[in-house]
Amino acid sequence: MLLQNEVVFVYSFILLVGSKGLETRAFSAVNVEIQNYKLMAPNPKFAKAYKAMRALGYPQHIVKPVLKSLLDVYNQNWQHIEDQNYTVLVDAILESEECKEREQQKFHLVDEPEEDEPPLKKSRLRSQAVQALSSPGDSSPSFKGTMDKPVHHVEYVIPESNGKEKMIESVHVHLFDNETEAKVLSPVPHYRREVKTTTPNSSSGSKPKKKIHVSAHDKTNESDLLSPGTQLNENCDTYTSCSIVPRMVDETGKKELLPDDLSELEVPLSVVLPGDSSNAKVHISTSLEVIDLDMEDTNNVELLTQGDSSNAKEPFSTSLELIDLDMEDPSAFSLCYEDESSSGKDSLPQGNRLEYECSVATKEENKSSTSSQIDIASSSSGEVKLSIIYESSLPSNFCIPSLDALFRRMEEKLHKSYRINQSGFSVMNLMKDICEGFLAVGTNTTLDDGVSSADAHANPVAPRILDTQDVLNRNVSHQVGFCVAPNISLGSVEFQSLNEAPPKIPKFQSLNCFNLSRCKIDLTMQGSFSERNKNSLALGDQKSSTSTSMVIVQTQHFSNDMLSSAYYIDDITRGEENLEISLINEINNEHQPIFKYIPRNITYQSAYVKFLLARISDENCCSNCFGDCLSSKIPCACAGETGGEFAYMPGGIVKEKFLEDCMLMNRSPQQKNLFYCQECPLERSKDKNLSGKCKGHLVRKFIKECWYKCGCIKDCGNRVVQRGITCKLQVFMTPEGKGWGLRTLEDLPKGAFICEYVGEIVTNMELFDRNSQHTGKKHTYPVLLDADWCTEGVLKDEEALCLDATFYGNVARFVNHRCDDANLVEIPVEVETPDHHYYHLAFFTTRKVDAFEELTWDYGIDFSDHTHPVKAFKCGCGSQFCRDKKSLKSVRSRG
Ligand SMILES: C[S@@+](CC[C@H](N)C(=O)[O-])C[C@H]1O[C@@H](n2cnc3c(N)ncnc32)[C@H](O)[C@@H]1O
Repeated sequence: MLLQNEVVFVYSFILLVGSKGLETRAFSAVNVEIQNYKLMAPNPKFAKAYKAMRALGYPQHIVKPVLKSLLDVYNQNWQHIEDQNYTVLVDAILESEECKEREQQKFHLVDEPEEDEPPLKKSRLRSQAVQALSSPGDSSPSFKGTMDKPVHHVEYVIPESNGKEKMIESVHVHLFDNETEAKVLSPVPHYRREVKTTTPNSSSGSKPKKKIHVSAHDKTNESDLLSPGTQLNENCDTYTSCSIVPRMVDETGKKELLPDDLSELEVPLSVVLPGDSSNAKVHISTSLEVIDLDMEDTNNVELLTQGDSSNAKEPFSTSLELIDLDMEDPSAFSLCYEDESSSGKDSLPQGNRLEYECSVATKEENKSSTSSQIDIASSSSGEVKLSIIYESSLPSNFCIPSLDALFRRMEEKLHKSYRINQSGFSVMNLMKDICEGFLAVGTNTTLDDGVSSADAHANPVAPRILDTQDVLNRNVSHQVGFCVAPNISLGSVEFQSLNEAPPKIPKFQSLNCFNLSRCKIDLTMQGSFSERNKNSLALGDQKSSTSTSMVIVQTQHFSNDMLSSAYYIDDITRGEENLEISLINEINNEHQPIFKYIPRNITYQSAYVKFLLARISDENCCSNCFGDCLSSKIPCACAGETGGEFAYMPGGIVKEKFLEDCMLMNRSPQQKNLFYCQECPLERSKDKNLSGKCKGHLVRKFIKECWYKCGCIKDCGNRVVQRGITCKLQVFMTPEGKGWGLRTLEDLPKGAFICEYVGEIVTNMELFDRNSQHTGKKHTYPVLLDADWCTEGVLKDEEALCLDATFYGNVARFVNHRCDDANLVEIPVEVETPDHHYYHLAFFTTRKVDAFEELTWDYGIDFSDHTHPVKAFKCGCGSQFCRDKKSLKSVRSRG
């Protein structure tokens, strides 16, 4: 099992006070915002291309040069490069990698990958080898090393009058080591840096700016200029601290540069403020901090330095730039400080640059021996964030609790253990008090200037946790309270305030799976504060808006090894579906199977599928309807197919009775309602001349949905399948050896629509030919559209259809089989044509399904039928009703 038996809880609480001055002081008295620096906005096409290539295992530094050459070749025309999902780029990378590999093989330095490795893996191996080779003595801090003693290689070079450079020192500096040892090793001051993030002000509406602060701590002076606490947000919680080693380079960006006489400069090195430079030294130990270092998006990055305000007369006007930010390796990057304006003895030589080489440690590496930690941070947007990180063993049966259960438990505990029995006491209020207290202490004020602490709670946010089911149905009108969002993205459950927001599908957190290394609970509180007294921390008057949001993120705990081996793709649909469907493999090296994602069925060649309005009679549509058919008292003609009653309830849930009937018809063999063709197209496809005896086909119940010829609205409740996937799904590698599988990332009620089985519409004959041509090749399990073969006598070949998702398909191609008690059932759905040769095959849940459960359906395989066009696999469904006797035997003999 990949889960490590450990969990870290982060409780964080943000109080937005909406008062800039207050917040600045709350952060740290010595902090001075020195400047905002925005990086040039990179071309988003690059980012997109890097992302696509990263999904294939190619890091940016490999892609970048290839992409640049391609752009040169194509005259900066992206279209050729973007075409067919960057095929040209992939080819070019492969070629370039092969070239490099050939070069390296000359020196016998690379282990040859196995010949039968898949190309992607092969090239990944290659690229790893290339990386390893290209930086044998790399001085950049290693991500893998422990944080106790990361070793940095620092060189000091002096430029000489002849233009050459002279190396004056080459040392290894042990960072984070004890001071004495570091001093012995190098006279160079060393710095500890904390990477911090704050949650951007979400109330502003505009895209929040990403900020980068760097906190430096001069250990030699023992002066701690760090702001109180560290708070990490989900974008960046891998990075908690890093080290920087200063070095100077000349304007060409070449090697380090130090003036001959080191003593002329302050040690640590100094930088100079503009204007009156005589008295304007600020040590490099100036506090810098990194906020919201979003490696995915260097757009809108702001660098802020925070200096000793006693020395700083005014903010730096010199530029700071983030250089060498290697997206693939956030463990090492550089910050460059360029002094443009200064002159004078103590300044950097004109035009020179001071570079900070930074390394970032992961939380993992930097774990202290203590089991919990409290961090407090505030931001320029007026938030106070309180984080309590608690590390403990994770029981194997741990699953994410609901927020109200957590609150109940906490309140019980506080009542029992601390005898807090005050009415009105709640965990929420406690958290709020802590944040207010933090601000109060930080601003040297008390709560007593006209506003009592009781007043502070006069307008409390009263959480009302809605039933998950309510939200699932998405039909409840939300007034006030929390919404327990059913949409879980990569392990997160989001609780959102719906105080003011209209009920809508809440925004998912876009967490990168690889950052999900801890269990985190964020309590975010926002409030407008009374302007009566800037120092007052009470919640504002009645008019002020308050909103509360909570986020629970359950994350799997990956070790570094696992992180590097996990394979993850954001969206296998490439934007074809309403929402992204990710794919993750934490089990083996298998990459995403090659197929083309299509959201709707498509005819391969001979299948007769014609949608003709003329074929839709009045009984087959509801042209006189308007509005939502489900809300009409008398069911319309479209309910005729289902006995004059709609199969759906509002919210797209299939009615219990209808669902149970469908399940029963599919399930137990005794109750199976089979019909037999006069001349079975399936048997005929096996042998065109000798038509074998029909083995029977299931009689199924159809759902008929309203469609274009109907008069109802697009949002009519009798249009479900045609609207596509609406629940959060993920393709994952199953640990039981069934290959890829599909799971839900959110709790689902019984009868919910999941997806339809989409593939190429092929005739039985075409399918048979395909299978015989591609023997031994891995095929997805095709489905027969045979639900109505009984009604029309002898079917022509082009009318006897199946869906094959092997080459073109949707997410349903990943749904594995489970004998009898699967949690999905397939129901034929008529949308475009009353002609049942062709219909949609839609999957609905047979019961309530929990988040992260694998979704399965019963393929209806007869494991003893060896003549079936698709060879049955050895079933590993694990069901107690498993019909595969061979598989059962092997399980028993193993047992
Ligand atoms: C429709 S695909 C499902 C996705 C597939 N697991 C994959 O990796 O692409 C059907 C194939 O999955 C595998 N499979 C599905 N259910 C299985 C089960 N219960 N036991 C073993 N293999 C299964 C079989 O190889 C089958 O041919």
